[in-house]
Amino acid sequence: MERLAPLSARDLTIGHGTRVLAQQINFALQAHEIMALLGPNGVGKTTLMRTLLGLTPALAGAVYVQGEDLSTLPRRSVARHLAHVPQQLSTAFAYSALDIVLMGASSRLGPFDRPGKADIAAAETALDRLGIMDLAAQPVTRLSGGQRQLVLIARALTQGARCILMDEPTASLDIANRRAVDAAIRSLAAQGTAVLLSSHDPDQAVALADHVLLLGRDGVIAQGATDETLTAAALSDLYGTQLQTGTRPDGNRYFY
Ligand SMILES: Nc1ncnc2c1ncn2[C@@H]1O[C@H](COP(=O)(O)OP(=O)(O)OP(=O)(O)O)[C@@H](O)[C@H]1O
Repeated sequence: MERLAPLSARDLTIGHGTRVLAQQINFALQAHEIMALLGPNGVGKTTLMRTLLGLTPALAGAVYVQGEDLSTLPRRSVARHLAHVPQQLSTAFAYSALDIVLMGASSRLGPFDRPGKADIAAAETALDRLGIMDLAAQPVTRLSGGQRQLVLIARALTQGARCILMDEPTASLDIANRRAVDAAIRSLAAQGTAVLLSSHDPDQAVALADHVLLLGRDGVIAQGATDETLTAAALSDLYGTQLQTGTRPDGNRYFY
């Protein structure tokens, strides 16, 4: 059952070359679930995401995508299952925002196919959902960091993958855009997408995530249901600073 999850890891070791960052990572992310990955700077959150995407080699263990071993899957097939929102959009070319978002549709197209009307409509829907339709024709090289981030999220929405991995998706966004992205994440999960996001904001994890995975300097220090796992004690241990928790008027906990 676990292996048929949109994304799972079994005894995974992550790192670079001979440098191990974390070992024995095990989880299964199911459809409709949101899992937040938290940990101090430099512990390996991005490395874990890249390993789960097959962009950085696993040092040991395995990643399964819908029950299939990631290392045996062709790249195109990975792109049909997993969408990636990296921390930054790196392109030297002045593609329009719509062009970048349309690249999300390319995982469904053959090598010589051009995007059709339905693909353009899907891209426009994604831009609209994130409130950035007015950026469609803008060259991405002229957009702000936050605007580029929204374009990357729209690209991932257009991909229509069953699982989306987002590396600090709201880090550079203002409060209104952050809300728009949080709402898009919730509605993706409600529609069945499995979401893994990394965040430096425990309050965001409380508000969004069903599960959390806490990655510390010596690997995974805790994981499980957010309510039980994301405690002031666990976060104090994780970040090496004393944190406390309170309750917001909406009932959600927050940390300070
Ligand atoms: N391509 C690479 N080759 C070698 N080491 C790398 C490479 N990429 C990252 N590292 C190192 O691996 C460690 C983990 O980096 P990573 O970016 O995964 O951390 P992170 O938890 O995402 O950090 P942050 O919260 O600051 O974004 C760091 O020490 C980093 O310098």
